[in-house]
Amino acid sequence: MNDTFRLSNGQKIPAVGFGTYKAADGEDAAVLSAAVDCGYRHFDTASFYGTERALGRALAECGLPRGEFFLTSKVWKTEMGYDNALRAFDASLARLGTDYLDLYLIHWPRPDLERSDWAALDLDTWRALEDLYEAGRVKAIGVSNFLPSHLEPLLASASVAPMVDQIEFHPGYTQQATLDYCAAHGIQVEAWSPIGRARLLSDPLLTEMAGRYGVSVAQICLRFALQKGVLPLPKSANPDRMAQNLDLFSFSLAEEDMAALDAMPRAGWSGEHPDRERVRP
Ligand SMILES: NC(=O)C1=CN([C@@H]2O[C@H](COP(=O)(O)OP(=O)(O)OC[C@H]3O[C@@H](n4cnc5c(N)ncnc54)[C@H](OP(=O)(O)O)[C@@H]3O)[C@@H](O)[C@H]2O)C=CC1
Ligand SMILES: O=C(O)C(=O)[C@@H](O)[C@H](O)C(=O)CO
Repeated sequence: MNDTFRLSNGQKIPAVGFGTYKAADGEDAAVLSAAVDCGYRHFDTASFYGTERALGRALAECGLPRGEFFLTSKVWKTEMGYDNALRAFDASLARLGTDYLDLYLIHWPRPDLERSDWAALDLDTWRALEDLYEAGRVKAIGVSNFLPSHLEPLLASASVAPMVDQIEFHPGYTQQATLDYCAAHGIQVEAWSPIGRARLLSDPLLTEMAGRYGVSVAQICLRFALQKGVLPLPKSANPDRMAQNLDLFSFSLAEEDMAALDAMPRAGWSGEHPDRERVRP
C-alpha cells in the first residue's frame, strides 16, 4: 500500500493527515510542531478550528519549505456564498502565512436548515472554490459532510467536480452509501474522527483484533480506513500516539477481519449529521 493517494486531478496527497481540531490553543504551536517533528506533512485545519495561526507558526518555525506540506482548510457555515467564501479563503491564507492551499473544502452542506435556498448557497460557494482553483490559488477543491443527496445537485452544475469528500468514518460508522457514490464519481473520501474521538478505544472486537495483530486499537481503526481506500485524519496531542498513528504500513488486516469491522454495529458515532441538528448518539 502506498503512503500517498492520488486525487482525480492528479494531485498527490499523503495517505495519513494530522487532524488539528482542538490540537492547539490560540497561537500555541507546540502540538503542531511535535506533529511536524514526528513526520506529519499533511495537516487538516479549518477557519472554525482556530488552529490556522498556530499551524502557520509551526510550519514557519520548522524551517522546511512550504512545498513539503499538504495543507487543507475549510469554509465554515457562516462564510458561505460566493463573496464570503473568497474573503474566508484570503483570511485562512493570512492566518496560515501561505499564498496557496493544497485543498479547500466546504465544511458542511446546507448550513442554514431554515433557508429554502440552501442548495443554491452550496452552489454559490462552490463557484468561489472553482474560481480559486482555476486561478491556481488552491491545488484541489472538495466538500465535507456531503451525502449523495448533496453531491448530486453539486455535480449536476459544477464545472469542476469535487476531488474530496471528508466525512465521519470509523469502524461502527462507515457511511457505505457515500463511499460507493464517491468511488463511482472519482471523489477521494477522507475520514474525520477515524478513531471515533477515542470512543472506540475499549471496544471488545477492536481490542481483540489489536491484541492479535500486536498493534493498538487506534492503528486497527486507521489501517481499516486505508484498506477501504479512505484517507484518515487522526488527531493526537501526544507524540507517542502521533507516531503510532503514522505507523500503519507494516501490517495489513486480513479479509475476514475487514469484513468483521465492516459489519460492526453502530459505535463511536459523534451524533452529528448534515441533515439534522446535532442528535445524541
Ligand atoms: N469535517 C468535519 O466536519 C470534521 C473534521 N474533523 C477532522 O478530523 C480530525 C480528527 O477527528 P477527531 O474528532 O479529533 O477524532 P479522532 O478520531 O482523531 O480521535 C481523537 C482522540 O483520540 C485520541 N487518540 C489519538 N490517537 C490515539 C492513539 N494512538 N491511542 C489512543 N488514543 C488516541 C486523542 O487523544 P490524545 O490527543 O490525548 O492522544 C483524542 O482524544 C479533526 O482534528 C479534524 O481535523 C473532525 C470532526 C469533524
Ligand atoms: O470539527 C469539525 O470539523 C466540525 O465540523 C464540528 O462540527 C465539530 O465536529 C464539533 O464537534 C462541533 O461541536
